[in-house]
Amino acid sequence: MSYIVQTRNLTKTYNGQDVVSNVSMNIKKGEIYGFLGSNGAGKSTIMKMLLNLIKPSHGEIEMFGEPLKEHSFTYLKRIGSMIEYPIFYEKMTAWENLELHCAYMGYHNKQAISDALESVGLTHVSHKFPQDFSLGMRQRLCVARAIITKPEFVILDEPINGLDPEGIQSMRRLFKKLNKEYGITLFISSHIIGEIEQIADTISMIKQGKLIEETSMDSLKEQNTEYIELVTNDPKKASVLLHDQLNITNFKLVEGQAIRIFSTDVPHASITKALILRDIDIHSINTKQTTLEDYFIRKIGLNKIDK
Ligand SMILES: Nc1ncnc2c1ncn2[C@@H]1O[C@H](COP(=O)(O)OP(=O)(O)OP(=O)(O)O)[C@@H](O)[C@H]1O
Repeated sequence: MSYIVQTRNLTKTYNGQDVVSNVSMNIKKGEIYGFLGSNGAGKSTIMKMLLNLIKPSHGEIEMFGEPLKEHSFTYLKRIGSMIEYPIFYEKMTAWENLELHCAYMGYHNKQAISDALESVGLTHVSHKFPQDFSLGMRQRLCVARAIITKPEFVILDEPINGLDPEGIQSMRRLFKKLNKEYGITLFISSHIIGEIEQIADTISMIKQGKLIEETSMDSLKEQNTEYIELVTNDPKKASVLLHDQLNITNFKLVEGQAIRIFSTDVPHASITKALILRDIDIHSINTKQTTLEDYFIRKIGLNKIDK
């Protein structure tokens, strides 16, 4: 397995407090890695450490298989990034900002400027100044700058902030295209579950500076099971009956109230009939599904927004 990024026990301490604490993460070459966490969880701090903008307090970082040192900078040519607020030369046009970026990067390709502007939907305003752009337009220009040189690795911190629903859709399409057609590895942070869920191959979650999960999207999806939820006046008696009379074994009692039965092929009618015959009152019986959103909310208390 080839990795673009590996960190080991990465820690950043400010004023005696760990804002990033012992984070060990692994970003594989060729994947879209989604990085979920609430505001202030430590996402930007980690991204800045990967870009050598700030120094870790402890721990190690490997970028492209090489240990990152205080004076490592050449690897930055292989990366496009957008961290926190988009900053531009406000008195230069959008086109000129991108042209200047290409010059810095030693990338001389005028066609790439038109292509990048087109891919983020800013061709019609290429002659305008960023100071006259909305937040969403600035975000788009910033993404254009991050991808213009078709780097091997792109780091995007909350890239859909300020975008309208249409902008969000087209950004998602762009990320998938960059990944599939150009083989670019993407590291995208967000506090919006839906944004990550739809595009990530691997997902990790950070809470108060600690990485609490790093797993493939496929294995997460497998955990989203259907179940029958049964609420009665006597859950204990109902449990015994399910087990002894209906031979159902894969169920559990949730919060002492509801019973979750993890075999949805049992007809509701046979459950209700058996319970009624034993004088158990049924308050409700429904087939439900756990979603990724439920899972994340349970894990880190994320907001339910923008599916
Ligand atoms: N230079 C600094 N000095 C002191 N504390 C800092 C500094 N930079 C960040 N922090 C603190 O570190 C914590 C993590 O901040 P960070 O910006 O990494 O979070 P985040 O997950 O990116 O949040 P957001 O989604 O709001 O951008 C926050 O509590 C923040 O106040």
